Amino acid sequence: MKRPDVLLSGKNVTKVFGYGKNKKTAVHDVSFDFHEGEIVSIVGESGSGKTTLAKMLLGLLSETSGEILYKGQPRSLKSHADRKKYWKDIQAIFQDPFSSFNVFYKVERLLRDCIKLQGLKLSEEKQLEMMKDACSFVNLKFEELHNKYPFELSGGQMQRLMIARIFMLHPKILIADEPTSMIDACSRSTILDMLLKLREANNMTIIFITHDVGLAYYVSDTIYIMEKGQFVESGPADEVILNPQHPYTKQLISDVPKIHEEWNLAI
Ligand SMILES: Nc1ncnc2c1ncn2[C@@H]1O[C@H](COP(=O)(O)OP(=O)(O)OP(=O)(O)O)[C@@H](O)[C@H]1O
Repeated sequence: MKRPDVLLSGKNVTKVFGYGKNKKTAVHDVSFDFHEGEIVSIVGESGSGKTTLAKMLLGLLSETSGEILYKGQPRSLKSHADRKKYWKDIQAIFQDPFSSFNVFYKVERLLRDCIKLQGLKLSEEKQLEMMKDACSFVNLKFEELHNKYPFELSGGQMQRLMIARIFMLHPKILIADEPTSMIDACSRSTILDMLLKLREANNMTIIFITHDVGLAYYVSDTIYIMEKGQFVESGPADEVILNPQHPYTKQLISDVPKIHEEWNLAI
């Protein structure tokens, strides 16, 4: 079977912060190919450069050197209109859902904005239908939540609301940066399963950023292991986890003794 097309790729991407003795190379000469409909995990310890790379992918930070290509072309992100166009195709969810929401808006407004953002002119009836569909996709009830503010929701409900928004916006690429680190194990498995469902529903490319190699193995097709700003190993999840080559990958895996057993994330 033909491998899906490469959607997002990087060639020798480097990010350096600061100057002189404050100089810090957060991402050092990384290259990658992320394919359409693929779930890719970027795994590494705190400070390894994962979030810096995610911000470059999103166009929130510029590369110091190297190049990121979208659909095989260099990205043009100079004007506001360019960035708006790019952000239609690439969206992110972060570990702290509060950072993604305007806390002064009620749930209904947060969802309605997704329709507006796409420039869709729909009847009130159709808009309600879309918002209800998005909520039921993540097992939330629109009728119960539409009049609430984000702070009135539980952490798990907020994460699900973020995924409902992604369902409505249906970007081509979703970057999920530690989206389950602030919720309990039971909600974690639900969120991960919803990410898998999103991929099924929209053939989305999902870039899952985590320090947890076990979670990465559970969700991904492909894994990139990141140490001190560099990719030290990458490949199909089974190959990387079942036959690791690099000492750092071996160390990460040895910290998860039950990785080879069947996963029950709700325990
Ligand atoms: N704006 C910045 N200015 C200077 N240094 C930075 C900046 N942002 C990140 N760094 C440094 O770059 C390195 C990589 O940070 P980054 O946040 O990308 O790592 P991470 O793998 O995402 O870590 P975590 O899992 O803790 O979020 C760290 O040493 C960090 O201190």
